Amino acid sequence: MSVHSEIKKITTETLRKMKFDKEKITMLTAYDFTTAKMVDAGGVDSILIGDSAANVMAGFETTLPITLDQMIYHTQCVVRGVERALVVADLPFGTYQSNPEKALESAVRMMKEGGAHAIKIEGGKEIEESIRKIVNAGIPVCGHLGLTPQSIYQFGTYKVRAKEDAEAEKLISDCKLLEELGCFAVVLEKIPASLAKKASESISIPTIGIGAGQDCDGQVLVYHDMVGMNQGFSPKFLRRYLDLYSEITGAVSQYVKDVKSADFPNDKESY
Ligand SMILES: Nc1nc(=O)c2c([nH]1)NC[C@@H]1CN(c3ccc(C(=O)N[C@@H](CCC(=O)O)C(=O)O)cc3)CN21
Ligand SMILES: CC(C)C(=O)C(=O)O
Ligand SMILES: [Mg+2]
Repeated sequence: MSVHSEIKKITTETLRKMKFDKEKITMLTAYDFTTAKMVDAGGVDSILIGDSAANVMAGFETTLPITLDQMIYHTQCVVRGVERALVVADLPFGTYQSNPEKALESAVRMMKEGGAHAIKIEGGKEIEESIRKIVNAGIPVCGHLGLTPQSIYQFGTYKVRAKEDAEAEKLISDCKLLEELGCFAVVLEKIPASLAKKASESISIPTIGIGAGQDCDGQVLVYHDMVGMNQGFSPKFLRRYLDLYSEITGAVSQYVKDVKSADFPNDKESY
């Protein structure tokens, strides 16, 4: 990329300024080169290589099985397709919890081998030392609070989190802690809109919501969900912008018909 490039790249500072200027931040996931190119061309501010790749790429029930090597591979593919957006990669389950040295090692691998611009990890107080170590190494960290899917076996359900006072208070204090630790943003997943509003007003780093109402500083969705490729998944927070499942299965069945009937290829499509 030349220094004279026309494209203005988004940085963590850009996101901070957007919150200050009350300009909403947009984030979508991508896991591959071709999708990342389209999502970047569509103008999102940030692209997340989510560990939701475990679900939508690999077909697992939860995000737990995906490995750091697999997340690094997805990140490498995405980075090659992105010119403008800030590229954030999830550290997967088991690569940062409990051991700050291991957390730093995982984050360094994601930056160095994956080519991410920043990493995201789930949790607050419990992973304080891991966050401190990663931030101190010069790596931008995005927090993730509320419904943290890597803890699904502790939660037992994907229902809204922090409806009760104790969990709501912990979420606000975790938000403040993440800001103090130097995180550049925090994802808030499936919590009451009123709590997300309070959290967003309590900190100066941007909040990026999914199922957390309109008062977050930004929004994130899983690409496959918002383009309607993930047919069975219809949580209340999801808005579908396309029905690609029908479009693609329709195109495939038309192709099957055309080949079976010897309509494809025709003379113009032959040499
Ligand atoms: N494709 C996909 N989209 C996502 O948004 C996503 C992932 N995968 N994987 C990681 C996490 C998990 N998330 C989830 C997972 C399940 C629900 C869900 O099923 N919610 C339902 C029912 C919850 C219940 O009552 O048990 C809902 O109606 O909101 C929501 C978010 C968000 N993330
Ligand atoms: C849903 C978003 C925030 C995420 O963490 C993921 O896609 O893995
Ligand atoms: Mg994730």
